[in-house]
Amino acid sequence: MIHARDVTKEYLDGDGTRVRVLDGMTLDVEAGDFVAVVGPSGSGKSTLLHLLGGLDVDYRGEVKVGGVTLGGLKDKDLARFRNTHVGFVFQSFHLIPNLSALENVLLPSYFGPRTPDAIKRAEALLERVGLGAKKDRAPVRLSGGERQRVAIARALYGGPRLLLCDEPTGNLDATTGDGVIQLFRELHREGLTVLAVTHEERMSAAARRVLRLKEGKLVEEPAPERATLGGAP
Ligand SMILES: Nc1ncnc2c1ncn2[C@@H]1O[C@H](COP(=O)(O)OP(=O)(O)OP(=O)(O)O)[C@@H](O)[C@H]1O
Repeated sequence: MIHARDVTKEYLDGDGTRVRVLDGMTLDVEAGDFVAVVGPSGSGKSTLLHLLGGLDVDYRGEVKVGGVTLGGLKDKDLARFRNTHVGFVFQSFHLIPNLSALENVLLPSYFGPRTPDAIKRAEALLERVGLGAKKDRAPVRLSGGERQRVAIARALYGGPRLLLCDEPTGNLDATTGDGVIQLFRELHREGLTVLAVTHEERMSAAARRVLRLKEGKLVEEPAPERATLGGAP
């Protein structure tokens, strides 16, 4: 599903110095896997997600996601890739406040082909995440966990096989966060590939693999240590 080879990403900081965030990084993720990426603040986790999601193609090396090589794609092709191959889930949900849950899930249809059964599809996704009865509510009338479920339903709208998540439980209390983690586990069991950047041990304990971003490279965390956290399926 994901094959990244020898990826190097640098930013220019304010005084024109190059800061290398990813340094010859390699990553292979099988289709249907559930992977957590951990690492201290500033280690490059969001940068990595942007590269994998085709939001940033300014790097050296090769990134291939779902069979698509992202480097060198034109903006239009990158947009098509994002609409069809990946769903994004963010810490702060990124819902539009004055739209209902249903309208938020339907948002991607405004940027792509809108099929006649778009509403039915959005309703089914809201049912899937346990919010069928609350589809007409505005985000302000939903709890944090419910907002994140709406965001997950929206991320699934285009039928992606890969979910890229940036601290998806970072704004949720432990109980609500556990419910969202459970939803990710179910989606993974249903065949979706999930890659989540996280600071939360509960989230990484739920993943099948944990990779640590260290000095610009990804290092596999040994499984036995994680087994003691009690979660990996
Ligand atoms: N657009 C940019 N221009 C310059 N430097 C940047 C830019 N974006 C990120 N950086 C720098 O790159 C490094 C990695 O940032 P990134 O956001 O990927 O880290 P992170 O691991 O996701 O951090 P956090 O856990 O705090 O979200 C940081 O030092 C950051 O300051």
